[in-house]
Amino acid sequence: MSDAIFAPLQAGDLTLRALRAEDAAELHRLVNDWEVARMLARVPFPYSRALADEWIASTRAQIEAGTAWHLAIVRDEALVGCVGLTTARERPRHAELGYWVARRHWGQGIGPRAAGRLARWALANLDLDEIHASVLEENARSAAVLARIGFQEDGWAEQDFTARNARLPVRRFRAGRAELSAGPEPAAPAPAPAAAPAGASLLLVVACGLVDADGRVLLARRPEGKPMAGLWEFPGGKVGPGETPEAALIRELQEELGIDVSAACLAPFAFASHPLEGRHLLMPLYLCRRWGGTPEGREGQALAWVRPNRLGDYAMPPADKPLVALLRDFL
Ligand SMILES: Nc1nc2c([nH]c(=O)n2[C@H]2C[C@H](O)[C@@H](COP(=O)(O)OP(=O)(O)OP(=O)(O)O)O2)c(=O)[nH]1
Repeated sequence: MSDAIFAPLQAGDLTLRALRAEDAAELHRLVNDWEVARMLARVPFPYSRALADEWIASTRAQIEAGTAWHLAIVRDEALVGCVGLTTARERPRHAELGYWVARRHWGQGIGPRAAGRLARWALANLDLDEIHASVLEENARSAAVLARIGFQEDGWAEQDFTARNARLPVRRFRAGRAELSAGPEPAAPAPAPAAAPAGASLLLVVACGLVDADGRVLLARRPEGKPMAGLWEFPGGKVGPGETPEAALIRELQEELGIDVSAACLAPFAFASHPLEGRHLLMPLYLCRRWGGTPEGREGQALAWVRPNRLGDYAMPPADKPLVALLRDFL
């Protein structure tokens, strides 16, 4: 079996990839360990070899169905644990994160690196706003991992633990974009999203609604590693010192999408004005119907051509909401 169903993710010296049938023997050996199984809600103990085969097949089916991503954590070609994310069927745009690391690899920072990478990848690439996780009350090690990634504790619950045949208290954690998209090392508390203080400096960003011959508008997905990763936006970027808005937009459209636009084809349309991370965003939006070349995500960002009446289906930064309404009416 190949990894065609999932492009592996790197997290330092760790690789996160789809589980393969040939991982079953090693997976069985590592998870059939009371010290590992007793902390995991859904893992039975003893864990049968046949279950490893079934579990791996089911994880591959889930990835293909887009419902869950349970991945092998691999270092130097060896399986060292698993990390997984399951979308919540009853709560749209929410998912649940879990992981385990084989006992002999404990204390090496594998949990935070693997779980942090999968969580950040998921927010940037899946249609999610929040990730949740549960940790058995006595599992302080796992709670520390979540805190290190940026998760915040938000209450208690009870969960059935198969290996213990008992219902036990768990600590609940959550994280959204503000907590997770900053980068691999969290720590810095998320800035308050409240209104910018009086006199907050202006952030001038210029953006463009590219409109094709069918009246569809191009949206680009903010990539992993940037603030608000995973949200869809109008292509554009910050106006540099000494740049005019039009020159900045022409530069950004070339850098991000590889297209050539002339100033004469940029029609001023509307603007957004919104507090943003302690500053105040002022964002002129231009419309453009003529350009040279074919837009492609030069920085690895996903692109979508969207009919105006479907723009509401795409999660966008809060500043963009009024622009979406204006565009829908205009186009
Ligand atoms: N391009 C764009 N940016 C938006 C939109 N809505 C919105 O709030 N923003 C915000 C997100 C960012 O904080 C800021 C744009 O900054 P950016 O970091 O993406 O710009 P850039 O391309 O110059 O990136 P960089 O070189 O600084 O990484 O404006 C939008 O529709 N399009």
